Amino acid sequence: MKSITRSFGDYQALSSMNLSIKAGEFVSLLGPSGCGKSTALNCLSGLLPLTAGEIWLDDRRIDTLPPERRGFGMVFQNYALFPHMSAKKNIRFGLEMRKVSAADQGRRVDNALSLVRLQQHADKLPGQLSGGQQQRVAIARAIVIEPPLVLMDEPLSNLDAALRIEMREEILRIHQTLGLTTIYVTHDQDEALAMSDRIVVMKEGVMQQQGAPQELYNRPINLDVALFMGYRNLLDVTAAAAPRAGRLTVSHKGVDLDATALTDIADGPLIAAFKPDDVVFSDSGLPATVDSVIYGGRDSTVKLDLENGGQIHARVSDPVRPGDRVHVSVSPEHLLVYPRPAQPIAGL
Ligand SMILES: Nc1ncnc2c1ncn2[C@@H]1O[C@H](COP(=O)(O)OP(=O)(O)OP(=O)(O)O)[C@@H](O)[C@H]1O
Repeated sequence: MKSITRSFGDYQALSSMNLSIKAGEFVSLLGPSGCGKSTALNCLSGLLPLTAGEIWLDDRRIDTLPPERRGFGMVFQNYALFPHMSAKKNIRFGLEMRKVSAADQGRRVDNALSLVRLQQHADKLPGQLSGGQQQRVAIARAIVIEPPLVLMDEPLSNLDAALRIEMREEILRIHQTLGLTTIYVTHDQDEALAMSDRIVVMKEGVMQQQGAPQELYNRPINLDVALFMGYRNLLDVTAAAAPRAGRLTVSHKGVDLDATALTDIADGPLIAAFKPDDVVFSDSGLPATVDSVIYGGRDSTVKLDLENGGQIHARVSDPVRPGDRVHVSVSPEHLLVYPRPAQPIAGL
């Protein structure tokens, strides 16, 4: 994707996106509702023409081709199956359109049905299948054409929580078995972290950061990406001088905290962000009182009132109860400092 842009009237839903994807990669586009993920996917598939930019597949420019000539497999949130055709016929349809020989059609449909484990249900209509089974038909239909690229737009969001987790594994298994190249749109950070070789985080039509899941999770480049990655604890802090990238000491209401800036930061108000997972109870650190405890089996999510103002969340295995007084600390590499945005932020 070379500087691809898509506008609706004056509104830029996708701004100058540059991205290269290698064969065999599983790449997620991640971001909140309205950030332009589906727009990017629809531009790739050819359902939406570009306002500017180019799309290339290997050495062939494809943004000028209609969707059927790009030949990508698509899987949508609502399955988009033909309701009057059996599972088998839905899967076969793309092969008939491509004039694949009858013998090959039979073999490829049978392979696809067995890959999504639906052989027993081949003759059922979509209405006779569960949501998860319908999505398997949609996946089989997308892969049976042996596409150079599979595009998936929130394929699991209509399924219940347990089935979503199961289908994540199924999709990855199929991706790996067939050596597919997959672009996967989701607003679910856990899903993106669990499935992807690479995650692209978007906001308001602009790509914010791309990288391996560990990179985005541990080193979010700006506060928007950090918030999206679950850095829900925010503290107003100050620094003696404009922070340079690296370790630094910041002050929160008179208490010094060792922290990390991932980039150089200009002078001005700052925020320190950290994940509930990174909070530890210790002998020193910020004094706090336990407000509430939500038991979660291996660990608990604890809401804490900081003694000098503000509330934070911790995920800990320590046995604490509401009213307990504790000290909390966060190791410097997990306490990340960013410029404070001008607009108000929830949680501060
Ligand atoms: N046909 C259209 N006409 C006008 N605006 C549109 C159109 N399609 C999308 N938009 C706008 O473009 C922006 C990006 O939409 P898009 O569907 O790509 O978001 P998204 O990140 O996929 O969101 P969601 O997760 O809710 O599907 C939104 O503000 C949306 O209102």
